[in-house]
Amino acid sequence: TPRNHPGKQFVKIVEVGPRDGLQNEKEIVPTEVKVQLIDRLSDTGLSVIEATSFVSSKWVPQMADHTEVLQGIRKSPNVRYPVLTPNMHGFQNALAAGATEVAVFGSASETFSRKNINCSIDESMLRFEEVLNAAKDQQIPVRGYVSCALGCPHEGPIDPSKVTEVAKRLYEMGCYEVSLGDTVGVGTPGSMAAMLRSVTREVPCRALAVHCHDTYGQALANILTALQMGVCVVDSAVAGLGGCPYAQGSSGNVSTEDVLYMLHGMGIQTGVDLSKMIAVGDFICHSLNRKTNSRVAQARGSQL
Ligand SMILES: CC(C)(COP(=O)([O-])OP(=O)([O-])OC[C@H]1O[C@@H](n2cnc3c(N)ncnc32)[C@H](O)[C@@H]1OP(=O)([O-])[O-])[C@@H](O)C(=O)NCCC(=O)NCCSC(=O)C[C@@](C)(O)CC(=O)[O-]
Repeated sequence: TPRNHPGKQFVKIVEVGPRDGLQNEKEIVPTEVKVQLIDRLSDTGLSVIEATSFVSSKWVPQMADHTEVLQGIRKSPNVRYPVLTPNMHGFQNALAAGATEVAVFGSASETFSRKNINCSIDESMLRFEEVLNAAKDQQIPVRGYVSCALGCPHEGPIDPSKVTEVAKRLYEMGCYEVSLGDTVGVGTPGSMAAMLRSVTREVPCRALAVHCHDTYGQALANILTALQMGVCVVDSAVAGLGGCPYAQGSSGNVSTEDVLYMLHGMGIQTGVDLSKMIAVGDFICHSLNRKTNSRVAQARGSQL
């Protein structure tokens, strides 16, 4: 955060590629590839890498190897490795696997909440409260997500007041940071600004992150808008991997390479090495036999 870097503008990148990026891959990605991806990401200067999720393997088969992944990675002392936990069942499994940080994920859309975690928003808050209480006892930091912050694949536009209500509940429950997710990537700088104006009336800006998908090509513009409004934590995925299994049509997360290029070009520090990140993107794209979604990686590749 800026407090740790006096006099310099600093943005924290939360790398979500190994979780949000891979969870939607149709072919099961070998555990060894996931472990290598995280280990390589650990050498780029990142301070947070979301490693996996402790969800039901019936719902998200790609994350069934969560324990093996978390136990297989080389844990760098400079990196935190949060994992998703939708309920106490997931939290206990995560703890047993050695997790030291978790994230709960709620939604600003009632329909999406039911389709994603099989319960209403109110029910989800009760489950999260249990997780947060247990986490507090164990001194485990908890991050919170609000999905559908700029629109829902089922309900369309979402009122900023609903996003604010859910974000506030998560923050007051004890989430140290609340990540506002444009799950389907439909937002624009206009809707991002309107949503943030509302949320920041209730939750301090320093406790907010933005989590943009790039379906409509608006992600960088939306992130820039959030930065200009004081947000200093950005979620992104190497090579722009991703898409939510319960949000049809949603494309990948904004690519970490493109976010780094923009931030560094603005003189903002991230602590992350862009060239190393591009190399990690090459590794995972080669392993998955797919083209990168990062425009920066494409441009750099074409110069070779
Ligand atoms: C939440 C549940 C588990 C509820 O699923 P459910 O079926 O309602 O759960 P249940 O409590 O009724 O239990 C049914 C069975 O699941 C088991 N179970 C219960 N909990 C767990 C658990 N944690 N891990 C493993 N197993 C679990 C439980 O033990 C039981 O097993 P059985 O007795 O039938 O053998 C399910 O809906 C689920 O796993 N959903 C996951 C959805 C998901 O991972 N979505 C993607 C992540 S969210 C996202 O991508 C958005 C985000 C965060 O990136 C932000 C953005 O982009 O905007």
